[in-house]
Amino acid sequence: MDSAELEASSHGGASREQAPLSPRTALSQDATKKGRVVYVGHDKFGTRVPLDELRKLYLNELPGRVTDHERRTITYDGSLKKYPPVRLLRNCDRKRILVTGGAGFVGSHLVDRLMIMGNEVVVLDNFFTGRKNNIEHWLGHPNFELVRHDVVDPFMIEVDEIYHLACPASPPHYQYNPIKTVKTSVMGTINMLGLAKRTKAKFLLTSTSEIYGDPKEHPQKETYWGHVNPIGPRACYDEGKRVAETLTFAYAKQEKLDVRVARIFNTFGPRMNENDGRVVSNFIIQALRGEDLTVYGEGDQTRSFQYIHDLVDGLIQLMHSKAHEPVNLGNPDEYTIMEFAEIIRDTVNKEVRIVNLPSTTDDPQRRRPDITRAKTFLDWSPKFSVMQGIEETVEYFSKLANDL
Ligand SMILES: O=C(O)[C@H]1O[C@H](OP(=O)(O)OP(=O)(O)OC[C@H]2O[C@@H](n3ccc(=O)[nH]c3=O)[C@H](O)[C@@H]2O)[C@H](O)[C@@H](O)[C@@H]1O
Repeated sequence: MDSAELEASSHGGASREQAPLSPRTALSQDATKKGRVVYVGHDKFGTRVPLDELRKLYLNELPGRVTDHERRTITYDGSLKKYPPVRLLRNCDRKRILVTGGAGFVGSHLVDRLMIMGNEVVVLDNFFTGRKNNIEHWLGHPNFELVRHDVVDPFMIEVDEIYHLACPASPPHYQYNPIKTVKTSVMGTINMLGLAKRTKAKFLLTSTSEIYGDPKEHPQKETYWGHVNPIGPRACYDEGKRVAETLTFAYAKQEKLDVRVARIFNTFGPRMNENDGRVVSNFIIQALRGEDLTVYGEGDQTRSFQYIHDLVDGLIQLMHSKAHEPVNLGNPDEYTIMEFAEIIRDTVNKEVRIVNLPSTTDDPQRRRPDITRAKTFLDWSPKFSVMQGIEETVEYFSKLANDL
């Protein structure tokens, strides 16, 4: 890790997956606030940017926007825009990049970074779970275009790179309309691969750790084939993404497409939808509201949580890499859900109770990425400690608290 990326520290952020510490011990070290990340990105890819620059994009009120919480109105005074600075690139160096699902949680952070790098960015989103708010700071920028479009229908454009993210990702959202979820994964991916074929664009699919199902191998390596119930409530997403991977590699083989596949493990951060339903946002919002934290089942199932800026670094580095096989992107820091609930309670609101609700069907019992491949081929590993990520996310949701 580049020492300049961290404040003076005796231990390095999240690089402790091999350390024989219990999560509790490790967290109390995180809580000392040493080793905090102050820069993200990488000089090699032109993505290096001070964390504070990114924070302005989601923590500050936009100029020219006045929210009256009493009357529940929002007024735009017409002077919304002083755009964040973007890198000046020569025309021949500037890429035109398509981001499907670019108004969503992950997509919007990726868009921020691609814009700051100086690229032209086109966002496709049908706004099922994405929101214009997430990218409104770029609306009207000469390098930016937003198109309301559902990837289930074909789309024509000339682009150099495609980051294909579009798909609801939270279990309540993807289970809301399972047929549509399968269509989005399968037809959406066929359409975007077809576009990549016509334009000879590089193509990156965001797949998921859910393709490993309820894994029998732990931690999960990319070579593991998974353990998925093909007819369970999660199948629309798990199997949809498995077919999306199959399609991606079929196009690579048959049509010689230049493809990348990221298998993303549980990721959290600002701009998660407040009714997203996933565990990090649920617990933080419940704690801020003084409500019980809802643990599904006994809470002994585990997850490994990654902060959003680490994921975005990983996606951009993957696109620039020669890794033509799937690559896990996640933080190997593993917690039981009960431990995680206690962390959020202790950090946000010690008054709230933790309650157990019935467990959900086919909930994976253990999940932790093996990130050897990402380290080897991308020179990537997560820099953010879970605690720093939680603090930033709490700050974000606290600012939204009046609207929640
Ligand atoms: O990130 C991943 O690898 C994938 O996993 C997630 O699914 P899941 O891990 O089940 O994410 P959550 O809904 O956040 O649940 C995590 C754990 O917390 C539990 N949970 C969730 C919410 C809650 O209020 N309480 C609670 O105990 C769930 O039962 C589960 O065991 C999402 O489906 C995907 O976004 C993603 O592709």
